[in-house]
Amino acid sequence: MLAFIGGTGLTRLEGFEILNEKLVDTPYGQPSAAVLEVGHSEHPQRSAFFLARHGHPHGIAPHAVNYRANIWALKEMGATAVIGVNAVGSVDPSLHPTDLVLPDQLIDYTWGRASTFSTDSAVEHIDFSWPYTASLIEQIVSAAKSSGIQVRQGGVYAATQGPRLETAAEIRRLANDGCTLVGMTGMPEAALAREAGLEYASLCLVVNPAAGVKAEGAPDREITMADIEQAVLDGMSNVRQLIATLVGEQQQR
Ligand SMILES: CSC[C@H]1O[C@H](OP(=O)(O)O)[C@H](O)[C@@H]1O
Ligand code: HPA
Repeated sequence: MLAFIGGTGLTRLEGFEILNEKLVDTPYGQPSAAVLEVGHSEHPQRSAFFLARHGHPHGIAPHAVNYRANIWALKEMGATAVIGVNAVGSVDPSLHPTDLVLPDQLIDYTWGRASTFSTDSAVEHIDFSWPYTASLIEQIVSAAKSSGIQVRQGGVYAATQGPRLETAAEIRRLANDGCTLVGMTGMPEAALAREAGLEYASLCLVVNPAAGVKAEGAPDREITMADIEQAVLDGMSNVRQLIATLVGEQQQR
């Protein structure tokens, strides 16, 4: 069954009915919130799992998220594939707030996070050449087509430590590294999903041009939470619609 991890601006799936709710205890402690099983009136035979990455209400900073507990809890509930929803800044200046992007690569700049299920006595070196599951990306692309929603396929997600936003020089470095998107939660979530044997993809909603990135001729502006909140408000309805379609297009239970 599909699972969605909601991020900034997606702590609940409005329009969905909560069919079941479970606070899962894991060997790594408590996940960010209860795992919800949700259904949509348009697709009564289908359901999916939903977990709010930053808690409900939003209260857990990106560096403090218990990523291991979140992935463990979804796996234990029976999820086989996870779509992480991520608000991101655009490093690529051709991207704009409210654009949806499906990255196919990532670079991890985070540090000090509990980032593996491996232990000293049981180490697993997973292949992570392609961190996102191609077939799951195709499923999202197909759902976007049938919903009439535009998504850009491909991109490199830079996972930074946060919670502060980056300096303009840091973003220039990310651009030189080949990154096109920047966020603070994409890792270790993606790697843990791979270790747990779960398919994983990231659905990114651009909510701001990253520090120092601006459209040609536009004035240099600070990044404000008001602008980000507006982009979340404007863009999240497409994300919800896409999720409803994905739930409907899943294999029958
Ligand atoms: C200024 S918003 C930053 C916040 O939003 C993103 O979270 P998520 O990926 O969970 O949507 C970003 O990573 C930061 O945590
Ligand atoms: O500009 C950003 N940087 C890092 N994370 C983010 N999440 C949303 N916007 C940003």
